[in-house]
Amino acid sequence: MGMLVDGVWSDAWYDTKATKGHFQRSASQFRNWLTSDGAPGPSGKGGFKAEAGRYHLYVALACPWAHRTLIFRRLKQLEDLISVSVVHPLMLENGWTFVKDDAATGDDLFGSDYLWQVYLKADPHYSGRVTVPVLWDKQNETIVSNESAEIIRMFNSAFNGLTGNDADFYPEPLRAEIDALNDRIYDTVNNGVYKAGFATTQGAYEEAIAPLFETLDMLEARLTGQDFLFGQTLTEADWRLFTTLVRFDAVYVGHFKCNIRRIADYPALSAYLSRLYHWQGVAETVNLDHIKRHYYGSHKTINPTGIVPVGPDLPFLHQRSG
Ligand SMILES: N[C@@H](CCC(=O)N[C@@H](CS)C(=O)NCC(=O)O)C(=O)O
Repeated sequence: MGMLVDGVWSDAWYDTKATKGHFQRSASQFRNWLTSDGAPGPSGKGGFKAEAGRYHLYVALACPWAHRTLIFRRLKQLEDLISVSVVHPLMLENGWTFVKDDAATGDDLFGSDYLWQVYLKADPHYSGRVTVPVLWDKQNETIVSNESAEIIRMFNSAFNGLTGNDADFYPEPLRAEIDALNDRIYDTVNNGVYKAGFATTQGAYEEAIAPLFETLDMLEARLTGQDFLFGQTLTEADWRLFTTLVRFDAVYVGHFKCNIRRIADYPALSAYLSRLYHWQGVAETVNLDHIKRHYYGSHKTINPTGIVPVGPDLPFLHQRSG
């Protein structure tokens, strides 16, 4: 774990001293948008037109944020248009690396050793965290975006003209409600598990746990009697929640101490998780081996031995929910 400071890599764990034990996620810095015609999007510069073969995704199969982008790449049939490199699951003193391993591909574009080298190609003076996912533009040799919430919105529509796939996971009439629900789920669940897991004081940990389980309880009630967060309409809000739920019992319950209840203890959330996991093409984007090895093996301040638990047996792997 480390970060770049003015283009120089330095190995440093998250500094929680200044924030009294609270983990604070820093904002992503590359915020351009890929659009159907190359027009500028809501932020950043224009010039990133959706074209087959032009863009490359760097992901970790362990990472819930990168996982969103892989799901959208699959659901929107972008696999032949956007190539992918997968980092090694262990993120230690060099950050994400391109050591090749089972399902870790190496850097197919540049043969780099470390992900920070890719960041430096885009900005030799970059200062900040070196995170996945990264959407790379092979033509301009730069990073289009390293913000997963925005990459999935680009994938949702920018390539429709090329693929003919017009499935819409961010439908206009629901946008305000999707945004509002996303905000709560992001703060208390997606990022909530990290706030609990990376807290370095009892108080900061407990502050994250209460709202996390309040939201899970709310979601359990909401999903009782309906298939998706917005009734019968499958939206990006479901996929954003899914990538946290699919990791929850395997890593967040134990490693991040989010153990008031497991997802397996919530009947509606369990059925929902199973429904999404068995959605066509989605199970292939889930790699529980990388997920478990990453969390238990990379965070030495939390799990110094790096031992990866063998269990649990996860019901959604076996049960298919209607
Ligand atoms: N806001 C970013 C967050 C991405 C993120 O934090 N990814 C983690 C992996 S799960 C990462 O690469 N962390 C490396 C670090 O913080 O040094 C997004 O959603 O795209």
